[in-house]
Amino acid sequence: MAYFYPLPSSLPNLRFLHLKAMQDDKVSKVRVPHVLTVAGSDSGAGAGIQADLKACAARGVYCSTVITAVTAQNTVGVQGVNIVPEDFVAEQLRSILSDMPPNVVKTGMLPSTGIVKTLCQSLKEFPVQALVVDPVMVSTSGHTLAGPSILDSFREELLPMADIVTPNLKETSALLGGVPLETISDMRSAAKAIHDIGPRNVLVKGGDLPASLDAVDVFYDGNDFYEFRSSRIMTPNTHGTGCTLATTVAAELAKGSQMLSAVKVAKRYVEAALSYSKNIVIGGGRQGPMDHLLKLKSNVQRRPFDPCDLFLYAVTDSRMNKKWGRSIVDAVKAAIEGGASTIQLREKEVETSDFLEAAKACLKICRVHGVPLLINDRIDVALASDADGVHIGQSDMPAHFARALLGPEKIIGVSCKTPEQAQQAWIDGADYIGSGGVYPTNTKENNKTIGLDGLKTVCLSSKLPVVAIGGIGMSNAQAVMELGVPNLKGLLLCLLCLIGNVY
Ligand SMILES: Cc1ncc(COP(=O)(O)OP(=O)(O)O)c(N)n1
Ligand SMILES: Cc1nc(C(=O)O)sc1CCOP(=O)(O)O
Ligand SMILES: [Mg+2]
Repeated sequence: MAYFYPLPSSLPNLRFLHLKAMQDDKVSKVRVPHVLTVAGSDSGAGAGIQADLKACAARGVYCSTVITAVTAQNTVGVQGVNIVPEDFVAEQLRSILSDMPPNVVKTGMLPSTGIVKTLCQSLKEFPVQALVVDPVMVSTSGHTLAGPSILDSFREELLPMADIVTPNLKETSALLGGVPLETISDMRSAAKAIHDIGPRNVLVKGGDLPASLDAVDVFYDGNDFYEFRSSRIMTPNTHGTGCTLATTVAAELAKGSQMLSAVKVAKRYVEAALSYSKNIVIGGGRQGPMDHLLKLKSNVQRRPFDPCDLFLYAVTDSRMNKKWGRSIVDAVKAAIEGGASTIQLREKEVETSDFLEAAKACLKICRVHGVPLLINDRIDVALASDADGVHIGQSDMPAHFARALLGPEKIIGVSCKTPEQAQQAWIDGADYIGSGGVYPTNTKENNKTIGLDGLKTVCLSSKLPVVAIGGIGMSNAQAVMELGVPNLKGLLLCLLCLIGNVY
């Protein structure tokens, strides 16, 4: 069984590196990522300005608002729309843009051509880092929120300024003069045609695609297409998903993410919120709102995946557990005392029922200390124990199936030795990569050593955070961290093996 030395004595270099990284990060003022939403108010608070405020709050981003219309609506539908006069929209824009410049502007309901023109004028005067356009036209209950007269100003003025536009199928069809959209291939052609109008990126949302079982969105960046698939969550509480998706993309961009990762994170957040709110009951109508602030619920105890958790990643080892006569639980306690920031249970030889019991016991300890607990290989054990996620290799279950089974909130790590594997891990919805063996190891048979060069190549080929693995100990930890690639976030230590092999 695994035995972990407390870190201060056994791994002083790692402590030093950690402290140094914290000092380097020290800043005297905190920059607050800020999204300005230019949209309509929804009295039912499922969509519009109210959804945008909640989505930004949930994502940790400041949100200011310019209100373009006040709607009377609820879970039954839209009872009335009152458009804010164009010059007062201009005044709200000036108030915000001149004094508290946002990183990103996101647009929702823009109910008149005059308002679209006013907005474009303001953005020329006060440029922002990114513009996210959700071309809202019709409410899900079928009420027109911006009529066809708006289309020319969208095409001629707003879309050419946009960094991303996120139409649903009806909006996509309207923007392209009524083309029918029935297949994913139609969505790809439409994304390309909208891209030709001028926005840098297009996300065509396929939630309404009739024949498909999964929800598929098509993303096009002018060069490549990406398909985002998610299983359909059966719930009437879908009001506001479009606003929330676009606002979350804006929030992630405001935090500094690249466009593709922002879209990916936004999709996962909406999926998680939908899944948490599938059974809530608000109102008597057909379509209820979703619960954006799911993270505040008491039953959601795990904090979201933070790449910094990879810093000191400790793995248990079943052979060593046997040799040292200590339980997995004791090993995990010692690892946490020693400073481990993630624990992986890698128990290749225990019975399933023993593995599950150990996972449940370790999870209690990990939760108390706020340390994520991951299960190696065994998605069944991760699900049954409600662990925080899994680590899977190239010969384990493919990561996209693991994601489908575990849902959007769990952590998934994938072992990658090549840029191609790293690319696939990203597409499949992984949260991090384990890359190695950096050095030769005795812990895994027939394992190819990729060296520091191989590790660097994998890191540079991916947007995902990476933890280095394989033969890492006191003597070489510093050399690995000094590779100097920003997404190399930590080291994996199989400490007992090091005791046997190195110390
Ligand atoms: C963080 C991390 N990286 C890589 C591995 C190895 O996983 P895999 O390739 O599936 O090999 P096994 O560990 O299952 O033998 C890992 N466990 N953790
Ligand atoms: C489990 C495992 N996977 C590897 C990979 O290269 O994917 S290396 C490895 C062994 C890690 O243990 P140690 O730190 O004792 O070498
Ligand atoms: Mg495995």
